[in-house]
Amino acid sequence: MEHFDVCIIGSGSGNTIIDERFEGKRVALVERGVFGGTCLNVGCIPTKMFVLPADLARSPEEGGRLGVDLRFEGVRFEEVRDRVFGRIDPISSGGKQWREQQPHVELFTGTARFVGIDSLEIAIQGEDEPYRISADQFVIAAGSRARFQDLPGLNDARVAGAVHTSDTIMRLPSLPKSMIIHGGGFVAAEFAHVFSSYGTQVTMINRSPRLLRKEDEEVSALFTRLMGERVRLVLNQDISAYEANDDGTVAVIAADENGVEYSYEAEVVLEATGRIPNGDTLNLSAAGVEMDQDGYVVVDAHQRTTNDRIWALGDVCSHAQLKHVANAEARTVQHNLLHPDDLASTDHRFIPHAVFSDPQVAAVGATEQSLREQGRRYVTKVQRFGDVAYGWALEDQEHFCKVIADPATGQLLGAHIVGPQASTLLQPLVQAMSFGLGVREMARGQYWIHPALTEVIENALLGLELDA
Ligand SMILES: Cc1cc2nc3c(=O)[nH]c(=O)nc-3n(C[C@H](O)[C@H](O)[C@H](O)COP(=O)(O)OP(=O)(O)OC[C@H]3O[C@@H](n4cnc5c(N)ncnc54)[C@H](O)[C@@H]3O)c2cc1C
Ligand SMILES: NC(=O)c1ccc[n+]([C@@H]2O[C@H](COP(=O)([O-])OP(=O)(O)OC[C@H]3O[C@@H](n4cnc5c(N)ncnc54)[C@H](O)[C@@H]3O)[C@@H](O)[C@H]2O)c1
Repeated sequence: MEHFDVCIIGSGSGNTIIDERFEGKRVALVERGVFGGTCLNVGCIPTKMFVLPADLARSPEEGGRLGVDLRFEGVRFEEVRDRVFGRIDPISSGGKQWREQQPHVELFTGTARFVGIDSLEIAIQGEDEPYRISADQFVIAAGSRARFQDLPGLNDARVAGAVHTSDTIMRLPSLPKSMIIHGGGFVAAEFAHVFSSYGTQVTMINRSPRLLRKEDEEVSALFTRLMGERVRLVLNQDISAYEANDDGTVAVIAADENGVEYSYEAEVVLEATGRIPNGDTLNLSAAGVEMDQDGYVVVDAHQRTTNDRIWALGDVCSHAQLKHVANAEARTVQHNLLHPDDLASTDHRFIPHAVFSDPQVAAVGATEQSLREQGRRYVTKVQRFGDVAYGWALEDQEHFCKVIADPATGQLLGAHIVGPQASTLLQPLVQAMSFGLGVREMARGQYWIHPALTEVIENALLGLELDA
């Protein structure tokens, strides 16, 4: 059995661990799919490259409000798709070639599973017999996969090519005339924006009454209303069966809370009901690695699993399922592999997220509803974009920033933004929370460029009514 110093399962964030400091070690990297993982190949990067053309496609609507006449003449979908993947695919294959030529790294293209506390079996593509390796230390960076519900007809419709996940929807041969999106979370919100802007008739079917329901309730309510003006929004219904039609389209049956059934048809369905961490595919019990009740690998603050020679990072262990979290955890694991006597921890206190839809949504920290549930005292200020100078230029009617603070300490507890540039506007608030900057000091201890949209943040902070 070949022995390594370190074995990393998964070439997404796991691949970032191997830098020049590992040149004196023998490193095995195992990847069963496309090199580079979710973010590069089917996640953050291509989706945002699809979102920007969608934002542009909506500019005639914006322009019209501001007195500029623009005409939308269509999106050249095949050209967008080929441009995006023409850029990304070579980065993936180049990254793979780079690793393959490194003398201290052995890249295995196959599927790993544990067979002991320090050994793996790798089913290598194209080979009959699995390969076995052992290592002093392992890193589980195996990510997550899109969920498929176990529903009648789903498999047949999937085989017929009518049901997709985020893995395949961006590589469709042409722009579909119609699409059903199942779910109301991040993936659903972003692709509803993309495809409806490109010209596809989108129907969103969501079992709960609001889209982005984990967001602050006012943000979620506004987002749901605005998205409902752009797509056919079916709320409080869930899909119970699929049927592939002879003409290649698909029919879905959805039922409401009273069991009344409705039927919807489209050229394609996008399943967007969450992602399952991949720990369940790794035979972790053989290695003494535990998972929690939701299927995430259990780790301590140092990213160490219940086997102290095995580390984990990213979607396989992190409920946040975000790339910046996976990257931070990869840095922790990297440090801990190199400095076993001086272990680092990952700071999970203030994890921001953004949904790149239209409107954009971005948030960090507590929601009002979570603070109410905790019975915690807080003050809040909702600052409308339309009430600052740049918001006048935008003729903004709807969007806002909500900040939530502890009235006694003046520390921010949460921030929620829905509107243009939300993902960028949020960052100073993340910084304030991370470094313990009080809202008064933050608002008045620096200049805010006038009349930039950041004045939304300044005014939100100034509007908080603190105890003293
Ligand atoms: C459509 C979409 C858009 C997203 N957009 C954003 C965004 O804008 N911002 C953001 O922060 N996050 C976004 N995310 C989430 C982000 O992509 C993930 O959180 C991140 O990529 C997880 O990284 P990871 O290293 O944990 O896993 P991955 O990058 O998924 O890497 C895991 C790798 O392990 C491999 N693997 C799994 N099992 C095995 C095995 N048994 N043997 C060998 N190899 C195996 C997989 O093939 C995969 O390549 C998005 C996700 C999706 C799906
Ligand atoms: N901009 C970003 O950062 C970004 C973008 C896309 C994806 N992601 C990551 O990928 C993850 C997966 O995205 P997602 O949108 O698939 O998941 P999600 O958890 O955001 O949303 C899942 C949706 O499916 C619904 N749902 C769950 N189970 C269901 C069931 N059994 N039947 C019907 N509906 C059900 C939920 O109510 C929710 O509306 C996200 O958690 C996020 O961390 C991030």
